[in-house]
Amino acid sequence: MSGLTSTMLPVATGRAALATFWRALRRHPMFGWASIAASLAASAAAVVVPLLLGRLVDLVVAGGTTRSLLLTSAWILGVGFAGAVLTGAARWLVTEWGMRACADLREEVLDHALRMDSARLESAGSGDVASRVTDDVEQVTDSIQLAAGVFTALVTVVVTFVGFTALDWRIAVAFLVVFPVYALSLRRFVPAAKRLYAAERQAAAVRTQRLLTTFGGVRTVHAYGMEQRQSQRVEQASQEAADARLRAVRGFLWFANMMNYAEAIGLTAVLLTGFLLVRAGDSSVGDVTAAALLFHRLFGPLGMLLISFNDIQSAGAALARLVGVTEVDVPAQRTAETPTRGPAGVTAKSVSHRYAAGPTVVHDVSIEIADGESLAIVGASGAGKTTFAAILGGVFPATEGAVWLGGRLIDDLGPDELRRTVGVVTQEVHVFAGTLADDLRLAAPHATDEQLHAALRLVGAHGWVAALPDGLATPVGDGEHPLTPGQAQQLALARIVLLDPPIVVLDEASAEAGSAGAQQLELASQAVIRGRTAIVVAHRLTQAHACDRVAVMSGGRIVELGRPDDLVAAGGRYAELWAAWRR
Ligand SMILES: Nc1ncnc2c1ncn2[C@@H]1O[C@H](COP(=O)(O)OP(=O)(O)OP(=O)(O)O)[C@@H](O)[C@H]1O
Repeated sequence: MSGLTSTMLPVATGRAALATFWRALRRHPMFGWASIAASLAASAAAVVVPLLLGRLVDLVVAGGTTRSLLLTSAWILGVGFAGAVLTGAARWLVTEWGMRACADLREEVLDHALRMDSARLESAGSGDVASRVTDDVEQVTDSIQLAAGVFTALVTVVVTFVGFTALDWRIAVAFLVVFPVYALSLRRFVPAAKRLYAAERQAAAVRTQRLLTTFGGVRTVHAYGMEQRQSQRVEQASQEAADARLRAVRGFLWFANMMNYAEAIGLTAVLLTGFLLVRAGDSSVGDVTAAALLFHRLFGPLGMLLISFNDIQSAGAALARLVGVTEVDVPAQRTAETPTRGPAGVTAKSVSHRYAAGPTVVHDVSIEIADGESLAIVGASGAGKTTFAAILGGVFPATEGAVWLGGRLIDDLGPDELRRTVGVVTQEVHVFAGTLADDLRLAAPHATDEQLHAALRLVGAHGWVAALPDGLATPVGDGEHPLTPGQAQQLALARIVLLDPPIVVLDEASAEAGSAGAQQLELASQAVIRGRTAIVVAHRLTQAHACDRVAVMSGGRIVELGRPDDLVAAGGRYAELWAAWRR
């Protein structure tokens, strides 16, 4: 577990998490003020009803007139009804207030996660990120209803205490005996609960992480017969998550028990004091009845406040994990529009790369690719082609060296500008859930259907798209109309056409399909490359041969570089590959 947690995303401190949530709440001041006003009015009504009931008791004891009894009863009914309506309104307003703040926070976190450096995301593990933007968001959102209850309960407790004091300060003092019991229980419970809930959420995140890595790598798991080992690992993580949950539940049950003791002690103290006051003639039976009813009324909100500590702690842990995502540095969002076209050469100087603590896989590579030139990268598996191409495409930064795109240092380009400057098709193309048109419009949200058709035509996909049941409106992605890997590649290429960047990096865009499909894809990539600066990781040498220059990589270095025909004539490594290919 320690190995997994060491690279996980940060978790915000309680203070930072609260400050962030408070900022989100303050963005909705109207809801804030309306919530406070409605809660105050509802709590006042809740206090007035027991006071009126006490008055009714005194009237009965004193043998009041029928008219006065009926009038008081009517007041009780009226205030009770108004209190119910106001309580409903207060709950609704506070929930709405919290939900809006929560939605803002969720958007902020998602936006942050999406802008996060892909290397950072990768090292954190997709499970950690996924559990934060799903489980944790859900937990915080679910707790809003509860937090709304807590807020109204808090107001009720304060207003009721004022009512108590107005009734008889001696009964109010008697009521105070509950607080030492509450305080002692909370002092023991709060720090323990914080630890227990944080451990519970962490264990759940590790379990999600293990499940995701197992399913994500299911082919590898089958290939190496690792099913049993993986299932043991998942089982172990599940057991740890269940144990952590049980420890948290046990801690809570102890606390709930303490609350019951406090209630019993408090009610006994109020009734005993009331009895002594009535016997001494210092108070009326009605006042003591009102005090006992108030106290009884108070138990609901007070118990809710204290018992909610349990869920609030748990939601607090989730909130801290959410806010933690926003603490990771991400490139600032660029708003200024910058022209996409301009001189679009690519320069790499002394680029070296290693993954985490692994060996160096790209060694001190320098190259200049002219504006509009196409460069193919070829070489044996593991030579570093994908890594070098990804660095040129800005997918992740090199550990050493520098890359310029169109004369500008890649680190100086914001994410939007980077994506407008260079389009990358990696080996793992993804079909997003939605219609085919939605999938294409990810690259160009305002593209017309005609533009989408033109892009599909350019990459040779118009035929099969026209044959789909609903054409562009056909739902694709998980569980929808299935696409072959070759069709998914074509969609990725069409997205590049729509994005229309001056530089493209295509990593084995033609390697996914069978030979007829591969030829089709090769034509598609050639169409995409035309008129742009292109870096193509090519396994099919015909694709490499169609480029202006070829770089042969071996052991993380460029060992040959030149025009394809010149390299063939030189009789080196590329010539051997070319001869073998043509055989
Ligand atoms: N995410 C990663 N984490 C750790 N090591 C990696 C990662 N990706 C690649 N490597 C390693 O870096 C080296 C270069 O890999 P790379 O994929 O760049 O080579 P390649 O020439 O593109 O190979 P192929 O043609 O098989 O894709 C290999 O030893 C590979 O195992």
